Amino acid sequence: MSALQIRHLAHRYGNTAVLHDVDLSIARGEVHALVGFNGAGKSTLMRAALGMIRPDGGVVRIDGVEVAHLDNAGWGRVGHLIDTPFVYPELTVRENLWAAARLHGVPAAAAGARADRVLADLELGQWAERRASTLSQGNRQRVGLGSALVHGPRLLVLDEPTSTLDPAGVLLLRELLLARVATGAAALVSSHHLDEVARIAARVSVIHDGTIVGELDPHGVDLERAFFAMVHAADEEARRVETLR
Ligand SMILES: Nc1ncnc2c1ncn2[C@@H]1O[C@H](COP(=O)(O)OP(=O)(O)OP(=O)(O)O)[C@@H](O)[C@H]1O
Repeated sequence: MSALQIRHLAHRYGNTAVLHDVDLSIARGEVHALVGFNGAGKSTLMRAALGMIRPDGGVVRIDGVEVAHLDNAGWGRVGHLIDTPFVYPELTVRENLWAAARLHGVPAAAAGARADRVLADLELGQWAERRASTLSQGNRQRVGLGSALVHGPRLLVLDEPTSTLDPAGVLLLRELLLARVATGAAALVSSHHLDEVARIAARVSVIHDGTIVGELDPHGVDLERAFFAMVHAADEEARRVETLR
């Protein structure tokens, strides 16, 4: 059974269709990357996968359970970061991580140790007692990632997690993700950085105009060229179908 299974997902914003018949399976023990241009539909797909928006069609299952029916324990096994990292501005970094652990069901007796572990893992120690509102953007992103990881989730959904990280942060996140999936967790990660994706992902799905148009080989020689060839072929096919109408 997949950690995350998406079948025939469709969504419109008003009159604009942004996801068309999307199928995606995220297996345990691997990072699955989602790449595509700005506006391709990555965040919308992830929001629908996490039940943040109700799609117009299709079904999403986490550990075999439809998201609408997932209970607190089920959500406690999920960690996510979508768009701006969620932090409580008035709380310190350590308090934010502690709160995230508690909100994901970690018992009070264990939450402090979990927060400390994440402070070390993401090299946030020197900022531990700083209010989150005073952090730089990249460190806020680290706190958001820490909040997604602190409870030891079995499924991670991360939307452009490296967008504001410095190279040291990118490296730390890569190591953390690979360590997590080595324990059998699953991760869906969107990115614009094909070279970064190639280092962590076992599978790379390409989304274009709201459709999954294919998979790239992360070990392939020229990922960028393969990416552009794939989206170009999808555009050509769309034009061909349009002229037949
Ligand atoms: N709340 C909304 N209302 C209307 N349209 C929206 C809304 N959110 C997203 N869209 C549109 O849906 C399409 C897909 O957006 P989405 O944010 O999913 O793309 P993305 O692949 O995540 O892009 P990016 O790489 O820029 O983050 C875009 O055309 C976007 O303008």
